[in-house]
Formats: sequence, structure tokens, C-alpha cells
Amino acid sequence: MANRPSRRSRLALLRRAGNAWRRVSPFLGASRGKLLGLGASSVGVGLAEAVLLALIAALAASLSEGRGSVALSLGPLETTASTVTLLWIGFALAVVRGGFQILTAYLPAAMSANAMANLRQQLFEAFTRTSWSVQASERDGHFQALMGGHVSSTSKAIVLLGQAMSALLMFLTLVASAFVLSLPTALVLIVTSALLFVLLQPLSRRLRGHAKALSAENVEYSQGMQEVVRMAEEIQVFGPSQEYRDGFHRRIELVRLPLLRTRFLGKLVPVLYQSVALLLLILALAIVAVVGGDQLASLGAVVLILIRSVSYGQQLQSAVTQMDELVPFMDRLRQSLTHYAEHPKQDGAEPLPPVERLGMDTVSFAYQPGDPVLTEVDFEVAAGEAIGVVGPSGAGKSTLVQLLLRLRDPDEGRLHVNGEDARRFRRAEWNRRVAYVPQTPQLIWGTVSENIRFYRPDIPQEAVEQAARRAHIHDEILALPDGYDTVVGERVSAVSGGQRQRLCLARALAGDPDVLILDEPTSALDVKSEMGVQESLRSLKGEMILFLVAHRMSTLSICNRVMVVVDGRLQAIDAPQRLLESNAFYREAIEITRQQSTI
Ligand SMILES: Nc1ncnc2c1ncn2[C@@H]1O[C@H](COP(=O)(O)OP(=O)(O)OP(=O)(O)O)[C@@H](O)[C@H]1O
Repeated sequence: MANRPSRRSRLALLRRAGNAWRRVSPFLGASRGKLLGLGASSVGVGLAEAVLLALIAALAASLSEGRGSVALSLGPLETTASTVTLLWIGFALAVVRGGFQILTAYLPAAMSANAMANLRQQLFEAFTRTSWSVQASERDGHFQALMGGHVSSTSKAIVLLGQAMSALLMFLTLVASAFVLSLPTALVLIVTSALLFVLLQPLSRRLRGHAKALSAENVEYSQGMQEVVRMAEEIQVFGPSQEYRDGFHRRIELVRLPLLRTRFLGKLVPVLYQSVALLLLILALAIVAVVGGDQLASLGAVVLILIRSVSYGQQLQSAVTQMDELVPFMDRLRQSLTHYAEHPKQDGAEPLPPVERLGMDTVSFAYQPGDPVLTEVDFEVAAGEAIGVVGPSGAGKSTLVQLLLRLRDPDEGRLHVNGEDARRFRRAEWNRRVAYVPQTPQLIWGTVSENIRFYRPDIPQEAVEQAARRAHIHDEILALPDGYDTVVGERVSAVSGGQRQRLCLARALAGDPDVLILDEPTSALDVKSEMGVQESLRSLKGEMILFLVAHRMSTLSICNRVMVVVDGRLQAIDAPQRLLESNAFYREAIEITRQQSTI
């Protein structure tokens, strides 16, 4: 029973090493070859060093005694050579060791840089391939935190893994050399290292706990930071109140404490290791002196090997400790990658024919089980129709749009195109034929042309300009300082709100879609800009299926039919004139609009 804790501790050490390896190895990818190279170079360093140390000890002994030749004892190999020869051999060994050492510095750096680039690509790919429901459920800043801190922590862990492996192999090579030179020395080395790891176990465990808290707080902090940038304009307008400042300061404080604890313990463990190791060494040397007897001849080499081993042991301990700090970051990164991969966008295999008819068959959808947002929605529209979508706030209009865009799939029922289930068709073609202009369109940092083309290099410049003409923005683009080459972006005021809306309309039209969905296309616009967008839509009518989600009833003037969505149910879908008679919500909304326009 008495030796139970220490056995458990030793097992814990093995577990820690295994855990670290299990966590880092999935991120190694193509770097495994480099890891093998690193292992080989480390053994090279260790061997060169062991022989060099024995040589130095022998040379020092012979020089102090003023002899011209040196009796060298390397375990079973006993030889005598001139001092000059041994000096040359020593010189060569030092150069060889230096060469291996350069490799042991280069390989972890290369592994880390590759891992950082690969991980970012992997993460980016996983994020873009995952479903909209997963992307939409993440808080702002989560992905940025993963791409930033978590990826660099993981690549740092790879450097540490390399360093740990190097230190371990050098340590083992020295232990093996010590076995050859002196059995008691080797035993002392093994016992000392085991004791050190056991003694430092509790501290390491605490360090892992603090590091986990730090990772969680870091994600929170990044999310908050993201909000600071995203809401910068509103904050400027509303004024950064004390409450806002206090909230952010609290976030900064929450990171401070686990950071302090993690950093402190991270530094303390190696320092303690050094002190305890030196104490144990003195004890060990005393034991070697007592039991070593005939080994005392090689005492110089033994001392040198002990000191070097302590240093490698310390490097190993320090690398493992630092890896412990990084484990939570790697865990979170792996969990996110798995989560993204487990929820891929569903795709169909068949090519999408031109959309003649589009509709829903008794579609129901819920974000949370048991809390339906759409219930048994049933309709069909034909090519060329313009359909308005109205309903009170929170009725489910935007959700309906997301289903039409195939960003989300119905829980029950089906979305159908030309009578076929939409899920059968390839998503890439759907994305091209079913275009969308969101409520608050976003511009990318790039030229006007790049904003309209939007990463679809197959769209020629003529099509870009044609789309701009159809969106009634071509002339205004030509009036910009560099025309289509003018750089615009989220915070560049080169374009007004109305122009931005029409630029995004041009973006949607550039792919020559069969279906165009506009979410509140004019809600944020002034009257003149609204008229511009209305004009564009009027000219598009009949060319494609148009869905106009609208709060402003004036937007509906071009619609053949209007859908009224109330409490997630499609209350009616009919011609505006008929709805005036048959639908209370529609009649009331029109009446309010009329009253407002006569004010
Ligand atoms: N991502 C989401 N997760 C959970 N619930 C959501 C989500 N998005 C919307 N909802 C809920 O679904 C319901 C319908 O929202 P939706 O945005 O579709 O309505 P809407 O008619 O477009 O509203 P508005 O006119 O105000 O934009 C609301 O109760 C809303 O809170």
C-alpha cells in the first residue's frame, strides 16, 4: 500500500507523455518524417556528446598530470592515444555535434511553421464546409480565437513536442553511455529523474487546471474583442458608457488570474527542478564515491554526464510542463474541427435544371426541438412570378428564406424544385441559380468588380458590368474615382447605403440566377435609394422568380402574389388585391402604410 502513490505518480508521468503525444500527433500531418529526422539527430547529438565528455574528462586528467598520451576508457573500449590526436578527434566530434544540433533547432521550427499553415487551412476548410446551422450558432469571435491563439498554441506545442523528444533521446543516450562507463552512475541518473518527476507531479496537475481555465477565458475574451470592433460605430454613437467599459475590464481581469497562475507555475516547475536536481546530484555523487570504488577513475566523465543529463532532464520537464499549458487549447481546436466535420453541408448529386417551379410541401422547421418556427408551410411559385413575403416580426420570414436558400433543411416536408426534392440537386448549382441579397449586405475589402464577382472567377468583366446595369448602379460606378477598380470595403465610405444595396444586388445578378431572394431590400434606404432599387426590381420582374421579404408595403407593388406568414404558418398566398379583402393582417398593414404616407 505504501508505495502506491509513487507508482501511480510514475504511471501518471507515462500517461502525461502519452496524452501529450495523443493530442499533438493528429496535428503533425506531413511533419512525421521530420520528427523521425529530429529523433535521429538527437541521438547523434547525445552520442557525440557522451564520447566528447569522456574525452574531455580524460584529456583534463592527462593534461593536469603533464602526460603526453591519454589512456581513454570507454566501457569495454580501452585505448591510449596522443593528446594531439585526441584533441583533433574532440574537435571533429564538436563539429559533428554542432551539425546535429543545427538540425535539432531547424526541424521543430519547420514542423511548427508547417503545422501552423496546415492547421489554418484545415480549420478554414472545415468551417467553410460545415453547415450554416453550426456557423450561425457560434458566437462572434469564436472562429477568430481558434484561427489565432489556438492555432499558434498548437504549433507551439509541436515545437515543444520536438524539444521534449530531443531532450528525452539525448537524455537516454547519455544514460546508455553512463551504463557503459559506470553502472552506479546510470542507476543514479534513472532514480534521480524518476524522483524529480514524482515530486513535481502535483504542481504539474495544478498547472493543467489553470491552463484549462485560461483557454476558456481566452475564448470569451476574443469573442468580446470581436464585439468591440463589430459594434464600434454604435458604441461611438451611444458613447462608451462606464457600464460598457466595466464589462470589458471585467473580461480582461478574468484572463489575468489564470494567466498569472499558469505563467507562474510554468516558470516555477523548471526552476524547482533545477534546485532539486542539484541537491539530488550531490547526494548521488556521494553514493558513487562510496559504492563506485574502481569507477572513480572515470569520475570526471561521470560528473560531466550527470550535469548534462540534468540539463536535458530539465529541458524535458520544461517542455512537458509547457505542453500541459497548451493541452486545453489543442483540445478545443480538435473539438471544433470534429464538430465542424460532423455537421457537413448536405449535398445532392444531380445537376440542377432551370428552375421552372419552386415550392414547399408541408414544411415544418424548429431551431429548438418542440418549438416550431415554421409549421406545415405549403406553396408553389412559377418562373417569372414576383412573390412578396410579409408577416409580423418573428413570424418566421427569414427562416423561410434560409430554407429556400438551402442554408437549413426542413425537419418535415420538403423543398421542391420542378416537383423534385431540392436535396437531390448539387448545392454548387443551387448557389448559382438561387441568389440572395441580405437585409444588411456586406462588402468585402476589394474593388467594385471584385465585390460584384464575389470569388467567382468564371464571371467575365462584361457580365459584371451587365449585372451592374441591371441593378441600376453602372453609371454611379463609372462616376467613382477609379470606376470598377475603386476599392470599397466595410469601412470605406466610397459608397452610400443605397449603392451598397444595389452593388449587392449586382453581385446576386452576376451569376444570372433563376431565383432571386431579397430580404427587406429597401428597409434601410432613403426614399431616393428605395426608388432606385424598386426600379431595378421592376425591370427584373418576369425574368426570374423573385421573393421579396418586405416590411414596407410599397416594395410589394411589383408582386404578383403575396405570402402572409403569421406565427410560422402560411396564412395566405394570393394576389395583393384579393388579400386586401381576405386577409386581416395584410389589410391592416396596407392601411397603416396609407396613413403614414398621408402624414
Ligand atoms: N438562429 C436561431 N436560433 C434560434 N431561434 C431563432 C434563430 N433565428 C431565429 N429564431 C427565432 O425564430 C423565430 C422566427 O425568426 P425569423 O427571423 O425567421 O422571423 P422574421 O419573421 O424574419 O422576423 P423579422 O421580421 O423580425 O426579421 C423567432 O422567434 C426567432 O427568435
